Amino acid sequence: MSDPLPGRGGAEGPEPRRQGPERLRVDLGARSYEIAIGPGLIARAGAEIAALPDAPSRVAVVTDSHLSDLHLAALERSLSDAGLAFDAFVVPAGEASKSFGSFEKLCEALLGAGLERRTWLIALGGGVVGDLTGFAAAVLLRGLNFVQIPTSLLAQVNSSVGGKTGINTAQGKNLVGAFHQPRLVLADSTALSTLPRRELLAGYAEVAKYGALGDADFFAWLEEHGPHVIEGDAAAQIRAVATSCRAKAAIVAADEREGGQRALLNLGHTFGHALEAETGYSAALLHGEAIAIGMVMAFDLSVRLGHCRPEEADRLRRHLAAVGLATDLADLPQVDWNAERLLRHMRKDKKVHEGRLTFILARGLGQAFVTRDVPEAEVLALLQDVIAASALGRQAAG
Ligand SMILES: NC(=O)c1ccc[n+]([C@@H]2O[C@H](COP(=O)([O-])OP(=O)(O)OC[C@H]3O[C@@H](n4cnc5c(N)ncnc54)[C@H](O)[C@@H]3O)[C@@H](O)[C@H]2O)c1
Ligand SMILES: O=C(O)C(=O)C[C@@H](O)[C@H](O)[C@H](O)COP(=O)(O)O
Ligand SMILES: [Zn+2]
Repeated sequence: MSDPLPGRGGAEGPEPRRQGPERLRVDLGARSYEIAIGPGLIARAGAEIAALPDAPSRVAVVTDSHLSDLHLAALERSLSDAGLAFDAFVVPAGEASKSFGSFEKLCEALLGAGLERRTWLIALGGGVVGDLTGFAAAVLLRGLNFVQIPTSLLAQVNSSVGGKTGINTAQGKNLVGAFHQPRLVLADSTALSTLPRRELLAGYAEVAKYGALGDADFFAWLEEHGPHVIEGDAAAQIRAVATSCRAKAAIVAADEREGGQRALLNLGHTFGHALEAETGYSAALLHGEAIAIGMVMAFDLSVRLGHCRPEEADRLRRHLAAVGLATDLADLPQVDWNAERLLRHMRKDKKVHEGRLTFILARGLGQAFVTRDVPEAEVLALLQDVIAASALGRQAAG
């Protein structure tokens, strides 16, 4: 990842005067691309796409049933204004659309509409639409260009960048997919104004992740300004999105296919994906909500293994709770948690290596590391203790 383009501000120092969107670059050689962050980008998307060197004359927009009522019309207007022909495809909102069934329907619909190799796909939506559309782009006609227009906080700070695409299976989360980079990412900050608060909070968990895994100064900034991000302060949101994207782009540029350090971005995910599997990828537990709890578990495990001071884990838990995120299983609607079952889900994780689980642990806030040196008995003990504590918490609450 290069420095911000000349004249654009970073996360540090005084706020830059904003003349246009903040522009970052993901440096991946011939597959490099730009991330633009700022207001009004959906309304300018047509012009942004048309300005790319090998711009298409036709695009297919994929969105979900919430976004189709909120932001699709503005995108369609901008495509028309830029002279781009388009079709639109709407999938049901929610994690269930990251499934074989939805993927098949989407591919059939796209092919049925006369997709060609020169057609670009556009993902307008959250991480679900982005992951699903990106995967379709990776495999349809053996590979199409696609553009990410992320509309949830989670998608703007994370899923739209880095090229991980895919769907869930009965065996686990994101188990079928491909690395396929977008050609452009347009993160329109005004879109966040229609995002429900619960979704904003879930996305915030992935913002805090960047501080927790590698940037203690950003974490400290979030402790002060996180509430502004949640309350909808546009400047705070843009800064949080830009800092997150810069961190992710740097990691992806160094290790695109997760041979090593990219796994840091999985902080909280070994636990979190197991929690999502156990709740059936349903609205009972959103991805970001699972990751908030998963990060706390990863820090608690780090403390138990002697890597991290308890004060650091407490600080993470306090901050997530302060913005309104659940940090413990006891905070969730009742689920019949079972430690062995959670461990079985974790054994399906893509990071499993020669039968050993991989964890992202931490020496403190901003100091995460990747390790396979974690006895399963310790993980099981942690899960059993967390589940017992959540049962006690529930009893005490009556
Ligand atoms: N590819 C990656 O690197 C990566 C990274 C993180 C997460 N993910 C995946 O992303 C998914 C979660 O993404 P998500 O949290 O965006 O979920 P999502 O796509 O389901 O979006 C959340 C909800 O918010 C709605 N929504 C989105 N933008 C809106 C807006 N501007 N206004 C009103 N409503 C809006 C959606 O319709 C949906 O109901 C998970 O499947 C997760 O595994 C992928
Ligand atoms: O981009 C990455 O790399 C990440 O790990 C980002 C995660 O936040 C994201 O949830 C990702 O989809 C998880 O990937 P997986 O390989 O664990 O399925
Ligand atoms: Zn994630």
